[in-house]
Amino acid sequence: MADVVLHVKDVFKSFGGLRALNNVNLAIERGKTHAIIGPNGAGKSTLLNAIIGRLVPDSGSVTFEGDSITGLQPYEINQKGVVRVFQTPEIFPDLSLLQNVMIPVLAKREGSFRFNPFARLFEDKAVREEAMRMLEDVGLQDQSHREAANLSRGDKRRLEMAMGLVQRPRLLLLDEPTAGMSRHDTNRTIDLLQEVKARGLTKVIIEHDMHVVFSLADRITVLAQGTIICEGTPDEVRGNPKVQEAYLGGAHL
Ligand SMILES: Nc1ncnc2c1ncn2[C@@H]1O[C@H](COP(=O)(O)OP(=O)(O)OP(=O)(O)O)[C@@H](O)[C@H]1O
Repeated sequence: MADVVLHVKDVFKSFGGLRALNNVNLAIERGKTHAIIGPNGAGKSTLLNAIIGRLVPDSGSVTFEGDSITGLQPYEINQKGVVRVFQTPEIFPDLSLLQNVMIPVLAKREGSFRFNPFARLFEDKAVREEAMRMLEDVGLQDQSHREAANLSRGDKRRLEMAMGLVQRPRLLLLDEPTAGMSRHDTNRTIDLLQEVKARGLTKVIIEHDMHVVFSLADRITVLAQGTIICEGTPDEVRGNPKVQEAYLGGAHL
């Protein structure tokens, strides 16, 4: 049987009269990159928010590594190793790249903030080294002392990725990683995500750019109006007429 890391089971969520998730079932397999796609308003963000605890389903359950996480607070789910990156710019623009990556390293070390956090914050040698190694991993080591505000969009994504990866996620949720990017930056981000994929990390990706989806996904789930209309390999999804109809009004994926 497949090794399932995250299970979404029979999830419903309505906003007033609008059913945003309608009996959604999802199984994310270990080590796989699983894309969730669908037209605007399909329910993708609602589903992601149900996974990370930003909203609670009306009914149904979410299970991570065999434990129910339904109804837990976002920070509790994050502590279990479910990490989301990219939804909003989550970097600290006035800090250097190195300091940005040091913050999640410190945050995951319980007790680090106990004494006068700001004096100690960026002086801890071990924390600096861990953050620096992560910057090397994403190719930003030469810019570690730059202010984060001055980065290109593509490099900001690399920095956010470093801040996510340094938390040692067991499940990484990528929320529109290439939104608003140039083709050049999109391609650099695909390269970065492919490098991460090679490490075997389990990932869920929400993305509108089909080039990105088909470059990275092992499996794809298609949502339309809150309902899953198809789930399969990229080839199965690409060839499914229901998907072409619902997702792009008959255009070819
Ligand atoms: N907090 C909310 N209150 C009311 N309606 C909401 C709320 N959040 C989402 N919706 C509605 O639920 C439906 C699903 O929205 P959702 O944002 O999950 O879709 P999406 O697939 O992520 O869309 P997009 O690709 O445009 O981001 C939409 O009709 C949206 O207007």
